[in-house]
This record gives sequence, C-alpha cells and structure tokens, in this order.
Amino acid sequence: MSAQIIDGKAVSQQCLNAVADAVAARRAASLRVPGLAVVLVGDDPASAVYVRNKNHACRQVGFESFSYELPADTSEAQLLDLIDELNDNPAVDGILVQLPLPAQINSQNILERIRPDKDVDGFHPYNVGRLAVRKPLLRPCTPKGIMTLLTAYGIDPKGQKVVIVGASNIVGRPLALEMMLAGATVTVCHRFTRNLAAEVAAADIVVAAVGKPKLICGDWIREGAVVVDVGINRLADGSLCGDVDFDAAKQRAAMITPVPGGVGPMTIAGLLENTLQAAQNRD
Ligand SMILES: NC(=O)C1=CN([C@@H]2O[C@H](COP(=O)(O)OP(=O)(O)OC[C@H]3O[C@@H](n4cnc5c(N)ncnc54)[C@H](OP(=O)(O)O)[C@@H]3O)[C@@H](O)[C@H]2O)C=CC1
Ligand SMILES: Nc1nc(=O)c2c([nH]1)NC[C@@H]1CN(c3ccc(C(=O)N[C@@H](CCC(=O)O)C(=O)O)cc3)C=[N+]21
Ligand SMILES: [Mg+2]
Repeated sequence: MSAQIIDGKAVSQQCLNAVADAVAARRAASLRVPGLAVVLVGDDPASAVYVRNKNHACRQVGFESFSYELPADTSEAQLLDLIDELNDNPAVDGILVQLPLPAQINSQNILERIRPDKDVDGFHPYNVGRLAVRKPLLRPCTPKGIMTLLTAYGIDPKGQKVVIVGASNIVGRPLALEMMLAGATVTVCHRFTRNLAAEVAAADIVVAAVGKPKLICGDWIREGAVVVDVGINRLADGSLCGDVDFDAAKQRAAMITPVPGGVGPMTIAGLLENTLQAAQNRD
C-alpha cells in the first residue's frame, strides 16, 4: 500500500483563486486593494526564497505588495521605526517581519510592536491569546494552512489522536491550539520528549515541525495514519527534504504531504487570506 499524496500546491491555488475573486469584488465596489508589507533583515538565502514566493502570490491575487530588504546590521530601533511607519500607513493591511532576525534584534520586541489588527502572521501575544481562549482573530498561517489542507481532503481531526513534533511559537504551539479547537486529543513533543517513536506510533495524525531531515522514521508511522510534514530542510545537493522519511512513511500512511508542494504553499495561502481578512476588518 502506498499513501495518497496530499497536494498542497493545488489546494493553495484554490485558496488564492478565492482571494483573487474577493479582491476583484472589492475593486468593483471601489474598496481599497489589500496591501501586504514584508520585511526581510539580512540576506539569508532561504528567507529570500519565501519573500519571493510571497511577492509572487501577492501579484497573483492583485494585492499591493511592499517589500523591505534591510541590511544585516540594522538596529532594533531602526526596525521599530519602520514598524511604526507601517502601522500608520493606511495602504498597509498586513505586516510580516521574516524570522529569524539577526542576533542584535529582540524578535519579541518587534512582534509586539506590530498592530494586532495588521499582524497577519498571528504572532502578537494578543492574537495568540485570542486563539488560546477559542476566539481567534488573525491565526498563524502555517497551522491555519494545515487545517485548511486537512479539511480539503475530508480529514476531520475531531476525536482523533494528533501528535505534533515541535513546539515552536510559529508552528507547533499554535497548531496544538488549532487542533484542540477542532476537537482532537493533542500530544506535543519536543526536545525533552522521552520516547518520540512511541508517541508518533500512537497517532492518527502526525505533524512534524522540527527542522531535522528525516527525524521521523517511516516505521514509526501507524498503518493508515495521516502524515503532515512541515519541515523545510535544504540538503547539501541543494534539494529540499522534510522532517519525515517520506519514501518509508508513504508505505504505511494513508495520506502524506510532500516537501516541497505540501504545507509550504498553504502557509502562503493562509498569509494572503489573513491579509484579506485584515483589510475587511479595517473597512
Ligand atoms: N512549510 C512551512 O510553511 C514552514 C516550514 N517551517 C519549517 O519547519 C521546521 C520547524 O520550524 P520552527 O517551528 O520554526 O522551528 P524551531 O527551531 O523554532 O522549533 C523546533 C521545535 O522542534 C523541537 N525539537 C528539536 N529537536 C527535536 C528532537 N530531536 N525531537 C523532538 N523535538 C525536537 C524543538 O524543541 P524545544 O521546544 O524543546 O526546543 C522546537 O519545539 C523548519 O524546518 C522550518 O524551516 C517553518 C515554518 C513554516
Ligand atoms: N514571520 C515569519 N512568518 C513565516 O511564516 C515564516 C517566517 N517568518 N520565517 C520562515 C518560515 C518558513 N516559511 C515558509 C513559507 C513558505 C514556504 C514555501 O512556499 N515552500 C514551498 C517552496 C519552497 C522552496 O522551493 O524553497 C514548498 O514547500 O513547496 C516555505 C516556508 C514561513 N516562515
Ligand atoms: Mg533574535
């Protein structure tokens, strides 16, 4: 048996088409075209790829996109000034500051400076808190994208045992909240988890978000489980690979997301949906 491959690229395209239709409707109603500002500090090549993908998606849906590429030695004060400017710019509906930031900048100070209603990453403590109390406003893009992808494939986490490997603020932790909200029984694994293989083997749905190539072995996967691979690891030969040993896992899973073409495009779709939502909320 070989798993069905979950096509994140195709589902993300449907999401982007829906956003594009909404933008066209706004234009027809003489409403503002949504604007997304993306800020990149330094010249991390992987980050530059994401920024390019985001700009491309903005063009595709008809958003206005503002791109800021600041030198690696930018100070925290300079970046805070830019955030203030974007917070006050009425053409900007969403602000995304690409993480990680250089060491001289305290990321949390930056994230907390972004107006919560323009926080399309959903990383501001206000938006995290709204999700935690089950009243989400802007939801973190990768967890949101994963929930959309599962829904598109008819996978309902309600009552299922979901095991999330990774507990970061940007993926694992908010995904645990999303899954709880959806009625799953959730286990979150991290560096101090004692028997990762046993936790994964108990899962109906496994999500890997660690950043270590092939950390999750194929023979850990329960027969018939759903596998969602968030990891984006660049190998020495330049190719991309996830956190799951894909070829082995697909022999056991019922469905599995590939890397690339799985969760990554859904993150971008989630970001553009959030930006549209932020614009609608500000009308
Ligand atoms: N496809 C997409 O759209 C996106 C992909 N990514 C990718 O996902 C991956 C994870 O990103 P991110 O969440 O930012 O990463 P972080 O490095 O912020 O978090 C990694 C998490 O994994 C845990 N961890 C580390 N080693 C182990 C281990 N051996 N066993 C179990 N848990 C472990 C850490 O535990 P602890 O908390 O104890 O330190 C931490 O919670 C990366 O490859 C990144 O590039 C990220 C965002 C979006
Ligand atoms: N403030 C902030 N918000 C983020 O959402 C954020 C961030 N910082 N820092 C880095 C991570 C990573 N991330 C990805 C987004 C899209 C793809 C993506 O589009 N991937 C494609 C193509 C990848 C490629 O070809 O390189 C795919 O998986 O098919 C990947 C990774 C967002 N992140
Ligand atoms: Mg930092």
